Amino acid sequence: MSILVYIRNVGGQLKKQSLELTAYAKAMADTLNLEVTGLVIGTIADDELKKLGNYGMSRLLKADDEKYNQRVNRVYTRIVEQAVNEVDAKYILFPDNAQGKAIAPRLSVRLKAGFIPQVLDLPSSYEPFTVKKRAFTGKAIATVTAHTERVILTPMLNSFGLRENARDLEIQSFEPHIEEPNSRLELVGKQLSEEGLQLADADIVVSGGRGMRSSENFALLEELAATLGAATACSRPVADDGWRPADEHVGQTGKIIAPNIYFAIGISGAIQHVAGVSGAKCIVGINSDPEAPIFEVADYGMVGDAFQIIPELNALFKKHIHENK
Ligand SMILES: Cc1cc2nc3c(=O)[nH]c(=O)nc-3n(C[C@H](O)[C@H](O)[C@H](O)COP(=O)(O)OP(=O)(O)OC[C@H]3O[C@@H](n4cnc5c(N)ncnc54)[C@H](O)[C@@H]3O)c2cc1C
Repeated sequence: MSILVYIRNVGGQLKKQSLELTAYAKAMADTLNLEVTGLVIGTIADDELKKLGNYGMSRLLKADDEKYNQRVNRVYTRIVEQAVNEVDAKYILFPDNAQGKAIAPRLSVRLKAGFIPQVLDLPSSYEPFTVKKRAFTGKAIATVTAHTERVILTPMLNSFGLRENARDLEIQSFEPHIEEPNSRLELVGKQLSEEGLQLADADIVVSGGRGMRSSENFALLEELAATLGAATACSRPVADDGWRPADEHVGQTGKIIAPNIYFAIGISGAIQHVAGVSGAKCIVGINSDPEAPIFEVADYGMVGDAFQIIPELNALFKKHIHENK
C-alpha cells in the first residue's frame, strides 16, 4: 500500500507545488508507515525529478512517452488509475489547480473513492479519514470525513509549506495501456500569456491595503517590487474596489502564499488577511497606526506614513543591490 502523488509536468519543469505535495504526502506516510510514490506524465529529465527525493519521495513512476506531452484529461485519468492499481495506492494526492480539478473528480468516479478538494491541513484522523477543507470560497472551514476505501485529496498550495526530508528516489519507467485515441481534439495553436512572476511562487511579495488610498498609488509598490524582484499582492477590499486585479488578493477568501518575505503596507492585519500569509517566513508590517493588528504577527514593523517610507526603502534597497553587484 502507498500514497500516490500526481506530479505536474510543466514543460519539463517541476513547480514548487509538486515539492510541497510530496512533503505533505511524506508527513502522512510517516504517520501511517507507508511509502510515497509519485507519477509524472510526459517528457521530463531525471535530474529535474530527483528534486522530489529531497521532500521524501522514494519511488517515481514516469510515463514519458512523448505522445502524452499534450494533456488529455480523459487519458491522464486512465494513466493515474493504472498507477493507483500498480502501487496499491490508498491515498491519491493532486495539486489544487486546473489539472487536479479536471482529473481528480474523474478518477474519484472510476475508483469510487472519496474526493476532498481544497484541503487546508494534514488529516486530524485516519480512522475515519478526517481533514479540514476550505468551503464557500474561503468564508468557512469545513471538517469532513471520508468513508471510502480510497481517498483523493487536493491540498491547497502553500497551506503546508516546503519541508525537506531527503530520501533516495528510484525513478521507474511506467507504460500504461491506453487503447483509445489520445485525443478527440487537436491542438492547433497555443499562445502563452506574458505573465511575470507568479504570486504563489514568489520568494518576496510586496502587498498593499486600503492605506494606499488609490489605485494610482500602487505604482510605488510596483517600483519597490521591481527593485526586489518581488510579486505584488493586496488585501481583499483593494481587489473588491478594483484598485488591483482580483487574483492578487490574499487571505482566507483569496490566495494562500508562503514567501520568504511579505511586506504588508497600509494593511491593518485583519485575521482573514493574515490567514493567507501566515506561512511567510518573515512579515514586515508598515502602518501609520502603532496599534494595527499587523504588528502582532510582523517580524519587523515600521510605524509611519507609507508614502514617505516606501520611496526611502526603495532607494536604500537599490543602493544596497548596486553596491553588492
Ligand atoms: C468572511 C470574510 C472573508 C474575508 N477574507 C479576506 C481575505 O481573504 N483577505 C483580506 O485581505 N481581507 C478579507 N476580509 C476582509 C478583512 O476582514 C478586512 O476588512 C480587510 O483585510 C482590511 O483590508 P485593509 O487592511 O487593506 O484595510 P483597512 O482595514 O481599512 O486597513 C488599512 C490600514 O492602512 C493603514 N494606513 C492608512 N494610511 C496609511 C499610510 N499613509 N501609511 C501606512 N499605513 C496607513 C491604517 O492604519 C490601517 O491599518 C474578509 C472578511 C470577511 C468577513
